[in-house]
Amino acid sequence: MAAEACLRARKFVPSFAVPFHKGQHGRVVVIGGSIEYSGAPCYAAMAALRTGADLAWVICAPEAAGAIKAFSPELIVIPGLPSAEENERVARLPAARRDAVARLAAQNLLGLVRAARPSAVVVGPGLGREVAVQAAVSAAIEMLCQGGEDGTGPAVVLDADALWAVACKPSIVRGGSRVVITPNAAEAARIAAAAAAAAKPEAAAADARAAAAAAKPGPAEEGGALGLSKALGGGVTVVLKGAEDVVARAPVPGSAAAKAAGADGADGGEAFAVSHAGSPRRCGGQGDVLAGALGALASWAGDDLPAASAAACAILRDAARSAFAKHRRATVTPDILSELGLAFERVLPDTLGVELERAE
Ligand SMILES: NC(=O)C1=CN([C@@H]2O[C@H](COP(=O)(O)OP(=O)(O)OC[C@H]3O[C@@H](n4cnc5c(N)ncnc54)[C@H](O)[C@@H]3O)[C@@H](O)[C@H]2O)[C@@H](O)CC1
Ligand SMILES: Nc1ncnc2c1ncn2[C@@H]1O[C@H](COP(=O)(O)OP(=O)(O)OP(=O)(O)O)[C@@H](O)[C@H]1O
Repeated sequence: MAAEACLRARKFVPSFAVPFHKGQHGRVVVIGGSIEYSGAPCYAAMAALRTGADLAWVICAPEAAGAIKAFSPELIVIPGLPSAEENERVARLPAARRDAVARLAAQNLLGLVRAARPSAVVVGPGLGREVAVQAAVSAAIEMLCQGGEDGTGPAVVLDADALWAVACKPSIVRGGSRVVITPNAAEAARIAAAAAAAAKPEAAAADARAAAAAAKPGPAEEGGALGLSKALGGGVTVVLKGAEDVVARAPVPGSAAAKAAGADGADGGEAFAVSHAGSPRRCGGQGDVLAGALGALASWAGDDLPAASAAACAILRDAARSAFAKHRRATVTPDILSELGLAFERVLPDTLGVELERAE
């Protein structure tokens, strides 16, 4: 099934045979980066570029902007998230006032996102869990997942600390048909527990947060990636990362896909494992590379986000394996970024569209 999904992905990868202008092969915005974590958004944005997107933005905390700009001149850096000072101020506000401030910050953030005219938005790498940042990003995710006024908004990839926002309020992704979440085992357990708590009659917002905080990786995500997509209301593509990555999308109840599946007596949806050989080394940042590569592929995929996810997982794993073969225990994430181009061609061959002269 993963192989079949990669075949689907080969069909939507844009070719270099046809003339195009800067931006047409993808404009990816990464929302993340804080004083603690400046590497994660760089890895995600560089992965989007190395996968073939033309332009990449990082919208980050003001304190992280200098470090992110210094990482690479390729990145367009906008210090558009709440500052440390703003986080301290908002943390002291009463809850109702905090919500109003969050809505304003989310509108501001979405203004910056829209100005980039993105094909995909990757939210979460290095974002952190400060109260003002989480409140603003949670509200922004909710608006992005609705797909914009005409329903033709960018693809949305939620990773790392954006998944904390989903665990605090699972309903923010409800109805999002062009949304992918990329949890590791711990993040999947939190979201599964929160979604189950939120589904109980008369559940309060705090119940989901408490269930998420208490969740441990293990039995909580036993329903697997398909169960998680279903628990989130269907439509959302889930990439459950691990020794093998599981990609799944449950149909939205009442949709044509759900009715067609129901007629066969099946629950419907799609679920498959990507077990392409990866690296035995688990250096931090591989999840960020996956999220960024997925941002580029999702830009081209239309509705077929399971195919984009399968291709992104296989490419990341292939690149990590190549980097490990060269650098062994010294492998770090920038080594994996350098391998993405050739890994792409091994996973999705014959997608360049132009003949290259062979180097002797
Ligand atoms: N250089 C950087 O700036 C980096 C920043 N990062 C950022 O760090 C922040 C926190 O990310 P974390 O991933 O630590 O999130 P969490 O704080 O939620 O930690 C996840 C935990 O789950 C554990 N885990 C993962 N897979 C597991 C499995 N199969 N079974 C059991 N436990 C498992 C991990 O060891 C980790 O301790 C994010 O903003 C992230 O983007 C990381 O991406 C790493 C690199
Ligand atoms: N045991 C493993 N063997 C091979 N590849 C793995 C293994 N675990 C994870 N991976 C690969 O690494 C990618 C990142 O998964 P990981 O669980 O490290 O995410 P993460 O914790 O979010 O990463 P990070 O915080 O470092 O960005 C996965 O998509 C998967 O392809």
